[in-house]
Amino acid sequence: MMQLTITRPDDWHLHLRDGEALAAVLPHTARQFGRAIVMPNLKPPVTTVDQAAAYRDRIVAALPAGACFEPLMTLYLTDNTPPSEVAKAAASGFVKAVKLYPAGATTNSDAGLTDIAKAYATLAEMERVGLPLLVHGEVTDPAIDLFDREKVFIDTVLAPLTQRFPQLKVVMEHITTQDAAEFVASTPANVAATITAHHLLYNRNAIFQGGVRPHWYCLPVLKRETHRQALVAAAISGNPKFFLGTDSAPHAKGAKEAACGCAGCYTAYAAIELYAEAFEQAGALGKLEGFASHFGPDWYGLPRNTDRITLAKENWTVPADYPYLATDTIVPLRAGETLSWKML
Ligand SMILES: NC(=O)N[C@@H](CC(=O)O)C(=O)O
Ligand SMILES: [Zn+2]
Ligand SMILES: [Zn+2]
Repeated sequence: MMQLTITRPDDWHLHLRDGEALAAVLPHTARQFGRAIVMPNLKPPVTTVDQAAAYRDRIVAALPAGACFEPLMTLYLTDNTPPSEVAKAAASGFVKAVKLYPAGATTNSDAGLTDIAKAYATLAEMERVGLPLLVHGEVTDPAIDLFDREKVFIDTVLAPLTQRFPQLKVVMEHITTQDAAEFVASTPANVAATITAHHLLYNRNAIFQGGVRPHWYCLPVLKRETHRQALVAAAISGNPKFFLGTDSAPHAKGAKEAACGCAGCYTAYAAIELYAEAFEQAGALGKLEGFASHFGPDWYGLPRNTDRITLAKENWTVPADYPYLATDTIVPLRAGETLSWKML
């Protein structure tokens, strides 16, 4: 049987939620990854170092016995995040970044930034202390076509931001377009990007295959095939500015299969397998380890993991759902379909 052994990967963009949802999804991530950057878009959001410490404690308490997994925490940037909180975050040792959600751009982003200028003093402090800014890169103007919102964000917000704060460490999260891949590639080393497995595997046709497929709906929404190909090219390029971030975003089955379904794909149950499939399809399995296990920690200035994981080329059928809440299950991306890689 064909096998692939790589340094244990990390997930540089993950939603773990809280309470019973956290307990349900955390074992999936903790089995595969050594660390994960945990998104702060809880209700209410994680805006202070004290809240991040408490959330971190709840995550650690929810870990399965014997798990060796380190949650890397983030703060949710609001119009009122003071520069003093940045200094506190940098000193904490466990807060690794600050997350910018444009207000209203995605799930639980109501408390997000209404105007980038409101954060200038805070961003200046982040640039000074070297605390990275993670960005959900979409404008929210309803007049802008949904499929153009990432490009318009780059042109109107991100490019000017990197000019104003040239030393600021920035990760453009879950990039979905050729424009984003080209922009990130054109910037200095302090600007990087994460790419999800689903944006490497699918284009927007997947959302409409034979009918509306809510489990393929996420934000930023899947784009056309040319963009998917550009993302694959970036992921397999060996350029260390591009690294793994699943954006696994759990929502209960009833919240997805609804008249107004939530955005987010649940991929944590087989994250590394989905990436392996994408890299294999591109004829670039040999590039998976750098993307999944080396470039992320290198960029964050953290040590690489020292243990390894092994994947086997082996077909298995994804369950129709997994336990999630007492009242509802969660439907994984690819439910009922066959995956061809399996982590041992
Ligand atoms: N990606 C998504 O579609 N949803 C994420 C939020 C986000 O990462 O934008 C979520 O929290 O559900
Ligand atoms: Zn996002
Ligand atoms: Zn996300």
